[in-house]
Amino acid sequence: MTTADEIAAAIAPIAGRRAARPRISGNLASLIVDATGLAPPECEALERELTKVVGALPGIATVRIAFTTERATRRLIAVGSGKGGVGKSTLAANLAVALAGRGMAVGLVDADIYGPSLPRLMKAEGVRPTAKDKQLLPVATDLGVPMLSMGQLVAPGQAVAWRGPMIGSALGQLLDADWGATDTLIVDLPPGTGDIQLTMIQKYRPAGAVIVSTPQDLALIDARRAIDLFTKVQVPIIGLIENMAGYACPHCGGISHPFGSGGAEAEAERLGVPFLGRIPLDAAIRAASDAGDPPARHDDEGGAAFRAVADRLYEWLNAPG
Ligand SMILES: Nc1ncnc2c1ncn2[C@@H]1O[C@H](COP(=O)(O)OP(=O)(O)OP(=O)(O)O)[C@@H](O)[C@H]1O
Repeated sequence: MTTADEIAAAIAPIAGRRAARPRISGNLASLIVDATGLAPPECEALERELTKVVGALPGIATVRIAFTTERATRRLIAVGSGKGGVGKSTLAANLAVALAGRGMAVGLVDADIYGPSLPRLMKAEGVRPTAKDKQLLPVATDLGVPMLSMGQLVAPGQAVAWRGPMIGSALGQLLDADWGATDTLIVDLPPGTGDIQLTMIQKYRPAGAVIVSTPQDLALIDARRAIDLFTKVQVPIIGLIENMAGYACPHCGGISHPFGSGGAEAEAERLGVPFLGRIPLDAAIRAASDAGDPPARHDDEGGAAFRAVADRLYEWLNAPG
């Protein structure tokens, strides 16, 4: 009969410190092996070799091997909105850039199948991600934020006809990519509050959600729906951001309020969710965004507004407990 110590000695040259102490039950030997960092083919080779070596020991008829991996605890922060065009992608990109500017290891996932716009916002248009052992490698950007977008996986417009399971598996590829040291992923969700959003949120549970709205009533009704969607599945609402607030006329400097004023802050108070701040409606924000130059990097009013909102998110992410 072989003892557990003898099995441990036999596998030490193969598995090293990866193997826990073996267990024997009758003629069954059970091994637990840490596969962290091993690619699937390396894992298979290790399994074959361990089975051969241990199976050849006296009195062992069956070898059972369980692989474990130390899963990185990566937080997902969802950026959602009740309706399209309110600046959700703009916020997602700028929040990620501002958090990276504060030293966080943050990545960006564009799950917006209807209009993936993050590649343009992050100057990564037309760059296709590569894969290693069937795992996607995020695209590096000049902004210190690696990213992956549905728009990098499929031709424009193609994914719109997808059904839930296809979307789920595509999103899984983005989220389970080789994110390396990235510990926080900002996820730009599709606009709206339909089944797709619900499935995504349930399957890849975010640590918290940021909701973007314009100050106008209609957008706020939709924002309320978005908040309900997250609350229904107990995802904490980090807060509401008002985008496209007061418009500063580039000619006379006067402030006007094309989408109303203060609506989101009042709504946040009514709903009992934090108000994270407002971003002005500013032609310079649109121009910089279109040029793949996130305004959060700029030392102007728009940049300061994005950084102030990102600071609130930073506080939430780094709050003790
Ligand atoms: N504060 C702002 N000032 C000026 N333009 C803005 C501002 N926020 C966003 N925009 C512009 O509005 C347009 C829509 O923004 P964005 O793509 O971020 O919206 P969205 O909510 O993600 O839309 P969708 O999800 O429907 O694609 C873009 O052209 C963007 O540059």
